[in-house]
Amino acid sequence: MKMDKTKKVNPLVLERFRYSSEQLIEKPFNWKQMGRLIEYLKPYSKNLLLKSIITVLITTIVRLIIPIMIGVYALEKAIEENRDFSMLMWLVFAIAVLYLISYVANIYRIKWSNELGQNVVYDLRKHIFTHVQNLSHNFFDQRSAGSILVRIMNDTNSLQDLFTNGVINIFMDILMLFGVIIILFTLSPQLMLAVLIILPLMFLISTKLRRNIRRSWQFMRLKQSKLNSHLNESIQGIRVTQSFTQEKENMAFFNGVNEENYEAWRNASKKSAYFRPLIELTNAIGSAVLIWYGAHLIQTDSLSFGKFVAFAFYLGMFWEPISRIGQLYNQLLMAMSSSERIFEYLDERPIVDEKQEAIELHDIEGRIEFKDVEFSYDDKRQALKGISLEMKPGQTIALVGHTGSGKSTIANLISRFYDPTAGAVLVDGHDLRDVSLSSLRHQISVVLQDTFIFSGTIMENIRFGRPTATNEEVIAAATAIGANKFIEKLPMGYDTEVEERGNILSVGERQLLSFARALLADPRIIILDEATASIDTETEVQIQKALKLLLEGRTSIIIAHRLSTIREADKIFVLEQGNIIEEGNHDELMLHKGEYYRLIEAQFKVMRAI
Ligand SMILES: Nc1ncnc2c1ncn2[C@@H]1O[C@H](COP(=O)(O)OP(=O)(O)OP(=O)(O)O)[C@@H](O)[C@H]1O
Repeated sequence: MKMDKTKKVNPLVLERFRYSSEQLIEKPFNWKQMGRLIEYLKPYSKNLLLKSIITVLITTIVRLIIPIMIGVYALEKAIEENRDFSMLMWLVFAIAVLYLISYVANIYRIKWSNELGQNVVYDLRKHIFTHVQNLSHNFFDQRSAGSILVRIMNDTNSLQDLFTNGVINIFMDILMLFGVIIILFTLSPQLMLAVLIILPLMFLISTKLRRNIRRSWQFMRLKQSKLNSHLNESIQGIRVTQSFTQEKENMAFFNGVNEENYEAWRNASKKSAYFRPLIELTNAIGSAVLIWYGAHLIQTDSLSFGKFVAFAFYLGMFWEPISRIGQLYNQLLMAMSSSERIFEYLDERPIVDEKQEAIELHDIEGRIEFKDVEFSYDDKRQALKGISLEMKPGQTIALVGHTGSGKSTIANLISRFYDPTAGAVLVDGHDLRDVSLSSLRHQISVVLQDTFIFSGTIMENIRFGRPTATNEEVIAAATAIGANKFIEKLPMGYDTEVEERGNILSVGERQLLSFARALLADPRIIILDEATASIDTETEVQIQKALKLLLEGRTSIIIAHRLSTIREADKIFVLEQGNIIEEGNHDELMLHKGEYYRLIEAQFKVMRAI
């Protein structure tokens, strides 16, 4: 197959894409971590785990007994020594029954151990998701959604094999290995020592070569995740790619990543191809030693033929657990890195913590105060530098200022997504650090510029504001806001399915939807990041009307971009580099002819120019 080479891609193009694919590396064995993982087995210790271990014991014991019955009893005692055919028939019958028992036990072993693995991974995934969902905003500021996704899905998946096969098989293998060694030495110590010659070779293959192969597959998976990330980003950003006519560059990069993936796959499969033949070769050497030396021992009457047959059976059973224990060891090292990453998330604590006896806020008035509030996201740059302000119940407050001046930060502190580094934020006189988070957030609705639309129907998306609302209440809220007009025109009305990013809805429609959502929640405080995108005049009028209704009687904090909204605000705070530099209503501030005056003048100039 002829393929484009990565070299052809312009290096600048390659630089454009950086994917932080997490390395699937191995970590040294760690008992503490293993202990934490084993905790997840505890709920199943009396049921699935116990049942799996019992089936493992049954299959192992049966497998250990059968060769003795064939070699020592059937061949040696019944045929060679006594020529007793009725004894032989009984033995054949007993062996058949034992095989049947082992067959049934094996079916249940596979069924129960699979169920065990699935259950443990289900619990683990649920645990991480619940935990991550309650973490504070700073956690999400520092990580991409993709990397969080990888931990919840891939890292838990990579533990699944350990819990499904590893844990159960280790019982079987250790038991089998000890049983087989004892039996082999009892049957013929000389023959046992002779065949042990191939043990080092076997060991080498099952650890070193296997590890090498597995690393190649890991590398391939890493390339595959890079390919996935690129595909994902390409599709998400397709509009930007097309509008900047970057399809060719994008394609070139894709070819590069695709080829890397192909090469990694070729390398891994080439190495894998050596594995089985090598194992077979080692087995063949073992068999040659067994037959050559075994025959010698039989000739010299040091070993009976029956025992020789039993020995051959057991020898087959000797390599199997050794090879599997080597594999499990590798699997454990892999699990160490996955579990380390999982536990790193699970050990993360929310920085905004709730006090044990947190006050429940009910029916608040909606008075908000900032007392000498300082705040920094990263302990390096101050986002707010000693802010003091008061918002009275029912007032509409506009926050204006240049980009990066701290407007969204003020909004974030009111919802207590972060705690101030100094000073205090109070709602109805309560320091937010003393109140329960859920009772506070029940009183607040945040309407963001870019409304997030969840996959589901329009009805479900509005109901997100208050999950207990009836269909009638949802429709009433949408009607009050004026969103019903566009909803009713949709093919299935309120039952129309919308996708994650709400692509079938226009910017204005999405805003109306988010207003309806907020109205349904009926909060005392509204935080609104006004959309900057310009929309047609008719929708604009509609939105202004909806906004008036939404803000009425509530304390409203608007990160305002539209002159009309700013004008109607009861109070305006002008921010600059984390400080409030002016406050008052529109007329007062215009008279003052300060920064606010200049901001408004600048906006007028832009509007006139348009
Ligand atoms: N999550 C974050 N981590 C680190 N720094 C942040 C974070 N969010 C904002 N900042 C920084 O804090 C400062 C204030 O940002 P903020 O988002 O409050 O500004 P803003 O006035 O709302 O700006 P805009 O109008 O552009 O939204 C800026 O310097 C910004 O770079």
